[in-house]
Amino acid sequence: MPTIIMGKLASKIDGSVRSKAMTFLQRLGSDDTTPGLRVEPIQHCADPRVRTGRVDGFWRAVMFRLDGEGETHYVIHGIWPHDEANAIAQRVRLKVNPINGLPQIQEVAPPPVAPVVPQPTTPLHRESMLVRIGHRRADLVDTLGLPVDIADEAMAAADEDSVLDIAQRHDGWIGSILVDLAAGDTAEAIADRMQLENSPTSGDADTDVLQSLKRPAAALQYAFIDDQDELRRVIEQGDFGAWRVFLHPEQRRYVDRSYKGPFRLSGGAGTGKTVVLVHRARALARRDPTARIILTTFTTNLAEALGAGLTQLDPRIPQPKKPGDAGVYVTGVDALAAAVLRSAGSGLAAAMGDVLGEERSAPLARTAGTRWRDAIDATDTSLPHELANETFLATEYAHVVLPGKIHDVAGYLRVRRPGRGVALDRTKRSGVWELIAAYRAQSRIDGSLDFTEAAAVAAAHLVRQAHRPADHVLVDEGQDLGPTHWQLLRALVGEGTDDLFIAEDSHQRIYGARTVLGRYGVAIVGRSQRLTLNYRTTAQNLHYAMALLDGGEYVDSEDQPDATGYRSARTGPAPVIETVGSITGELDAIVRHVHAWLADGDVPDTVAVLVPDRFHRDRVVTALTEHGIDARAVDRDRPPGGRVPVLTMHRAKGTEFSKVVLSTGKPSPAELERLSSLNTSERADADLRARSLRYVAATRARDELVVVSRH
Ligand SMILES: Nc1ncnc2c1ncn2[C@@H]1O[C@H](COP(=O)(O)OP(=O)(O)OP(=O)(O)O)[C@@H](O)[C@H]1O
Repeated sequence: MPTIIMGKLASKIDGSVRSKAMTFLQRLGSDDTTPGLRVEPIQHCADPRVRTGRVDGFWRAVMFRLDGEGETHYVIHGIWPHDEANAIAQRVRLKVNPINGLPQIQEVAPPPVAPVVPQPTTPLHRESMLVRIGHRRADLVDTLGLPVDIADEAMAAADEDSVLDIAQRHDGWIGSILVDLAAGDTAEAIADRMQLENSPTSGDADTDVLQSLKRPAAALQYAFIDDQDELRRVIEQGDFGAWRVFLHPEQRRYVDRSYKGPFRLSGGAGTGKTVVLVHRARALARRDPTARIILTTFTTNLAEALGAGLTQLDPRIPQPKKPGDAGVYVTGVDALAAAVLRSAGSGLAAAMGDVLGEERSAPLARTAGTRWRDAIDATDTSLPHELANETFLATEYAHVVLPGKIHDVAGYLRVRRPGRGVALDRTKRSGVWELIAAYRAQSRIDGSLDFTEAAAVAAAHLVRQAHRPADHVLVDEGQDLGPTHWQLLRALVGEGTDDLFIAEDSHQRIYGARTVLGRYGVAIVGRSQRLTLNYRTTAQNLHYAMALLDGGEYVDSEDQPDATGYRSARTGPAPVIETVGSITGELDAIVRHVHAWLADGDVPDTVAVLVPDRFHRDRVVTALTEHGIDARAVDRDRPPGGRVPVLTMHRAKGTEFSKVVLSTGKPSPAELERLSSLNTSERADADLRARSLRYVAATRARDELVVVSRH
């Protein structure tokens, strides 16, 4: 049976021909001699391997037939109307690039139907962007293997945007190399990242081409299709499903490689961290179908999206409903703690004793969110306001008391408090403990555990067991997890190969305080890498979003300053920034932009409005509805189909839309009061989180971003 190798261009089939293309390719994959497929060579063609096939009376597929490794392969180049297909088939040639060993399609004559290529207006001299940063034409041609015409065009481009424009016209490794060049990388760094082969000895025989199609960088453009289901998914998803099929060699490396202990993958928003995690979960499950894999993240919403992504990628991978079963258990980290507590039944007394020094009667119930406030109100404390507040106490409890398993004031007086920013003398420590004791006393009454306690107790329970319920744990949004979450994750899986794989972006920390993993038993040392290519956001939107982070000091979970530099493969219009004087002005601007996009034909659910809080959200929904726009507030549920979603910036984490209006609003008086009560280091951290929140929100827009802010 022939093997189908799908080219990225071919996966972008016109919607009207998808189902026929599917039938054609299915039949081709079963038997290429089936009458009616009319798989035929073409006369006077540049490549004797080229074939056309009949999709229907109008459409033809253009393919290359390769015979090697004991079977026939068809590389699907694309599907075009009959005459166009014949013309393309005559002039294309599939060869191995002699410099980098990658597959390359050459055209022997200029394509009559290709997009118009703007001729470089800048002659090759000092004004060329690539010349300015020290590149020579020889680097592009002889080191990286770029075709001469493309290298010349790139060398003549005046600035980064012009190089990116050229990159956008080329799928696969050529586009990827151009993006890296535009970002200022050296040819050597690019060759290394793309895993280019320096001294390929291969020729252009069928087996050589097949080998080249299997090289890591070829996966940017070509996918070997395993079976009919895979074929259907590639065709149905078209370009939107590209992430599932065409991985960057850098991404592929993190999917397949084994690590001798916890591994951390960082990268800015949209660099494909989640994509890597989902692929890696599948790869681990395929490697060992009995493996118990946990894929987790901060919230239930994000976990649902991960589960849906895994189903989309491969519906055959089992997704069990509880930890400990074979397959990939996908869940939010607090739900994971609850699942561990549930599985323990009545056997939690010892674990609660370890963590709290006491038992709770209802460990599956969660403590009310107002309890710190109640404990402060009920205690006649002499502590200054900057210590006797919910933010300080909850953080102190989650970062010092619980992970340290402190049971009493004597323990608290002795404990080290690394990274807490505020020094506490003996009197202050006693005062803080008094409030913690009041908090615990109130929880004793209803018997509940709060979320951080639940994770700590679940971890302590697992540590007491002889067996670990997981073989691999994969974590997304690692920057938002707290110390007891890490204790739990560490306790779920024994130390060893591929135990923990963590994706994180310190610039997107929007929930708790910063956590240094090494303090909670997760030793990354030396196993940490960064993704640098943004797939989601245009370069223009990315510049805007990154500028929001300027001046903030971001430190990653290994306590190292985090880099911000990364690049985008796409270009688009500059973000529109509008400043208004009132909430009415804000609502008007939002309605105007959304209205204009919809009038232009944008699909409602690809256009979103992001706002600071629920109050704003509901006002925006009302304003849009009053103007005849079908909008819907998104809370715990998924963004609705067919309506404009309105989300808080927090809820927008992990989502993406084509066009976004971001309304930054103004902090409420209550929020301003809360911030003013914080100590200096906590206020600085709150400022970092506020910037991060805007960064998260601004990076949700794939194509266009409008920012509406208040004076
Ligand atoms: N190899 C790829 N080919 C095409 N698209 C890709 C590829 N990798 C990622 N993408 C797309 O880029 C976008 C961002 O990917 P993803 O959500 O994995 O990034 P992320 O780093 O987790 O982002 P964030 O931190 O903002 O949540 C998605 O639309 C994804 O489909």
